[in-house]
Amino acid sequence: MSDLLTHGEYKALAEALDPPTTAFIDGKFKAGSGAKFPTVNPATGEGLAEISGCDTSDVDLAVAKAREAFEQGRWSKLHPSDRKDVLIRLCKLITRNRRELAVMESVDSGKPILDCEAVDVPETIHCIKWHAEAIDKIYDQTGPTGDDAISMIVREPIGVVAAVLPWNFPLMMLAWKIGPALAVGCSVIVKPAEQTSLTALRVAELAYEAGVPRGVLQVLPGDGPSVGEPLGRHMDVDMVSFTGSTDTGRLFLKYSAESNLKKVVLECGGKNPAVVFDDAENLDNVAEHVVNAAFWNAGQNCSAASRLIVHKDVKAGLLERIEARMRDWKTGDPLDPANHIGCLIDGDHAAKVCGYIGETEKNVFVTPCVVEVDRDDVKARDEIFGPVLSVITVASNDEAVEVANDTSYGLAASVFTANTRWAIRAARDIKAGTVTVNCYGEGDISTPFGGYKQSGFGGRDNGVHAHDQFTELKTIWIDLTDPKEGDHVG
Ligand SMILES: NC(=O)C1=CN([C@@H]2O[C@H](COP(=O)(O)OP(=O)(O)OC[C@H]3O[C@@H](n4cnc5c(N)ncnc54)[C@H](O)[C@@H]3O)[C@@H](O)[C@H]2O)C=CC1
Ligand code: BAL
Repeated sequence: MSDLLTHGEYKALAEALDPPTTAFIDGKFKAGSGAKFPTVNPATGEGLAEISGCDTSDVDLAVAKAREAFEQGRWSKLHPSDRKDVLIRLCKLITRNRRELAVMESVDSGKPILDCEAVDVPETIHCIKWHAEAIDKIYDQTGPTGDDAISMIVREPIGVVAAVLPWNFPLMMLAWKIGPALAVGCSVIVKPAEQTSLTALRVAELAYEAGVPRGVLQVLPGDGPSVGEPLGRHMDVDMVSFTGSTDTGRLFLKYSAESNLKKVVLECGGKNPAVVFDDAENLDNVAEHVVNAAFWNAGQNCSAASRLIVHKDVKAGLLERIEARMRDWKTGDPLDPANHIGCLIDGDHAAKVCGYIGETEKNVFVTPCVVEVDRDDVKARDEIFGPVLSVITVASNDEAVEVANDTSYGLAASVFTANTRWAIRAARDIKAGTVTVNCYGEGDISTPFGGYKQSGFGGRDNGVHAHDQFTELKTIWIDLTDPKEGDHVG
């Protein structure tokens, strides 16, 4: 982005922030009934605000308001183009307040302001706008009946949705959930991660200002047991859309099984391979993609390429180029636009990451590193969720694909090769929701995102496929025979 401010200017904006600190329920800010908790700038350790946490009674209230809004059809029964207009207005409001949101996101999460300005806020807007623009252009279907009947296969909004979010992309994951859920007409209750509540609260306020009716988008700050679990177990929540760890994802399946069999969609962890065959061309390009994929957001990314599986014949040349590129990635104060890597989310997470790399000084600022490991090493198996690239050397391209699949995860992967046939075969053979060839990425907002195996369950984020997540399919079958004649109409 061309209009970045200076470090000093960003610090001044951060000082001037006045973030929301209470739940957003039924169109207004309201103190929660749970314990207060601090939200901290992880880069400085300074408190940003005391958040008024929610508990089961707030969950009950928000669910009742969400249900009331849904059944009254304030939003769910609007013409799709009217919902579109409101969501486009929300995008305009986010754009108008983009700098405030970028700074708020940076200080709450430790993400570099460079990314917040260039990626997180613009992608949030793009995502909500994409779903808003799509929703009045999608047709339902009719079935292949005989002349005596017509069957209509229609999508209906699923109802009351709980969106449970992680801390690594607070705004973007908010958009990935509320963009499609609101576009199709659901009422949404957001539970942000307890480390990063601020931008979700601010966006809920802007959504209300844009015209999203009260009760349709509500935000309940609090921790997992106080807010996530009561939402997961609530008898009147129709679905949970979750992004976070596989272990917590499992809990939502349990909550559902033990309550109302609510639909559960899980987008969980990954141990994503970047596979480099012996014929990979342009190792500079490969190195650029691998560094970006492994270290963006300090590796706190479910689709981070945390395993480099490289053929022995190209390893030395590639590692040399990777090390060279890493020198361009400066780690430091997230509010300094010169830095590409900020800090990890908190001291506990930093201690976990440092434990893997034998770092004794447990600082939230962890310098990216490359470690050579065997395929069975814990660093080749665990989702470290930090700036650690584990390199596994293989003797053949077939072995590379076999190692790529040797994981309980299956979110994303990439293959680097000059041979199109090998590339397509590998893309087919690797069990992952997204496989990229000669590049690394998640696709974009128009393509489905989610995982095989223990990386995901129940649906996909992004693209029109996300609309499947937040809708039920209904068949309406109409008999066309004339009841008097017992004959066909017409
Ligand atoms: N796939 C992804 O994008 C993410 C993966 N992770 C992975 O998870 C590890 C742990 O990070 P956490 O923040 O602890 O992730 P988490 O999965 O525990 O947290 C995600 C969300 O679930 C909620 N939650 C936590 N415990 C809950 C419970 N018992 N019932 C209901 N809701 C609950 C949290 O409050 C948060 O909103 C990370 O080190 C990383 O490996 C973390 C965040 C995002
Ligand atoms: N990379 C987007 C999903 C996530 O990391 O949570």
